Amino acid sequence: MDDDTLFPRERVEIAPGAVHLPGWLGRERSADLLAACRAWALPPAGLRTVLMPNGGRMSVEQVSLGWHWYPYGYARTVVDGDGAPVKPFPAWLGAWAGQAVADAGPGAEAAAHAPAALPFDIALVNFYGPGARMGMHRDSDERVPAPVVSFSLGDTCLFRFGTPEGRGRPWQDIELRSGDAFVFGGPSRLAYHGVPRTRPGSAPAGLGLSGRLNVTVRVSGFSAAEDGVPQA
Ligand SMILES: O=C(O)CCC(=O)C(=O)O
Ligand SMILES: [Fe+2]
Repeated sequence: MDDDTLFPRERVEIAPGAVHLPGWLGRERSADLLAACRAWALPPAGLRTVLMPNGGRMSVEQVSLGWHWYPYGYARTVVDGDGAPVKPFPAWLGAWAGQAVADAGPGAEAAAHAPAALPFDIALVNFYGPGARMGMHRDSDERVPAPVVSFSLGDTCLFRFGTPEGRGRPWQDIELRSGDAFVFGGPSRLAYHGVPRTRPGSAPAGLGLSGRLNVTVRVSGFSAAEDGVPQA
């Protein structure tokens, strides 16, 4: 069901600085983002699965934009894949993320975050096929506490949002549906979160995506002159 336009669900702050913006993308931006994801997925520096230091492989497939994320750091090239230069981060995606942060309200902007004007410059595109999931983790490889903005397309997922203190309870489970934005900043910037499951087949019929895409937009805090800096 596509309830984005007829019955908009309400903006909900599920934790201080963590705001769910249902249907934020709308139809047009959803279609545009999906088309962009299809182009980003192509090699070189295309969709790949990530080998974790413990020998396991992530069940999601990933593409980075701006800086290439690998466990655990950022590089200019796909150091754990085909070695190609990372694809550029498009300015329009940063503009969307900035708008979503503004719509999320003041709680999502880190009060102590300076310099506040650093632009969004990196994104992680995650593709969830049937059975893919993402364990509880923190987005802690960035250098500044600017908010993270996530956009969802396709299948609905269960999104688990905990606290910065640990990967266990308490947490809140919410549904992220196609077109939703989720912003976490301020006191929730380093909260543990994960995707225990998706609901295969739940994508809106009109979108033309089988599976789930999530695009997570962030501020790296790196300068353009840097190259391949593993983060502490
Ligand atoms: O797929 C999602 O909604 C979350 C993705 C995520 O947490 C990440 O890429 O760090
Ligand atoms: Fe994350």
